[in-house]
Amino acid sequence: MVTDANGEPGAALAVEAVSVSFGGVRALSDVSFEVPEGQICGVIGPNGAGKTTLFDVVSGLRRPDSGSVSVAGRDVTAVPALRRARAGLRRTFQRTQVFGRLTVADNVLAAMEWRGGGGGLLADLVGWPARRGLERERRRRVEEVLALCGLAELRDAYAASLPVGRRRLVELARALADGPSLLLLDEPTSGLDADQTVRLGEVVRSLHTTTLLVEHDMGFVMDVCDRLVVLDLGKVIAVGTPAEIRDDPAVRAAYLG
Ligand SMILES: Nc1ncnc2c1ncn2[C@@H]1O[C@H](COP(=O)(O)OP(=O)(O)OP(=O)(O)O)[C@@H](O)[C@H]1O
Repeated sequence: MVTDANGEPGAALAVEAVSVSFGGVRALSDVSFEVPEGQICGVIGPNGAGKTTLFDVVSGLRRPDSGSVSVAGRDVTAVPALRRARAGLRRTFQRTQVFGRLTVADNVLAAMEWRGGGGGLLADLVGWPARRGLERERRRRVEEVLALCGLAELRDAYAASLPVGRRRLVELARALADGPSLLLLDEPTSGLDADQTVRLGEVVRSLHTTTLLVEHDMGFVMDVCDRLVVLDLGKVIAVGTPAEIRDDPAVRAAYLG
């Protein structure tokens, strides 16, 4: 649990005064917001508002020109993407990235970091009890994640044989395998039909994991998110609950032009 100086739940993610320019284009301008632990925060805005750039900054794919990103109170601005992943940050992509030739269960297993059990190759060969215990624990976690994502019955299906909605759930299951502290979902409903979108929303809500998501589907965003950050031309023009954002005149103006 992340706590602040008063022992209250603190921000699992804090973005502070982040700016990014591409030549003359200010993609992000002094962007600040926080996501409290366990909340789902949606980033919305018209095309070109800076959503992807913000996602890249939070996941560590892009260093901001100025400003900072903190995860669980730790400044990670200079920490590269791979090490942020080790610190518990997981990202899914607009185009699903699963291993088509692996089963659903093996996709999740492959996403788990192998922490070893000591003993190297010899231990692998003779199957030391500690090593077998770790393996059992990993298999148990795979089944837990599959159940969470409604994929238990598809555990032995090859990922390539699944429709896009299921593949997206497999990608989510992969992101959850190691119990992430912060989940980043990039357009999670892209390619899904209405039923699949509802199902995905239910799964995301049931996780109780701090989540930042970029999404164009307003119905999904309004149903699933606890709070929203609205970007327009690289600036935060509103932050609030879905109900507050729906009634915000600046947001209406940005969307309606
Ligand atoms: N690599 C780049 N080089 C130059 N300009 C860029 C680059 N990436 C983004 N931009 C510009 O920065 C601004 C923000 O782009 P970004 O892709 O972050 O917006 P977005 O909100 O994700 O848009 P969309 O909803 O269309 O995906 C845009 O004006 C875009 O043209």
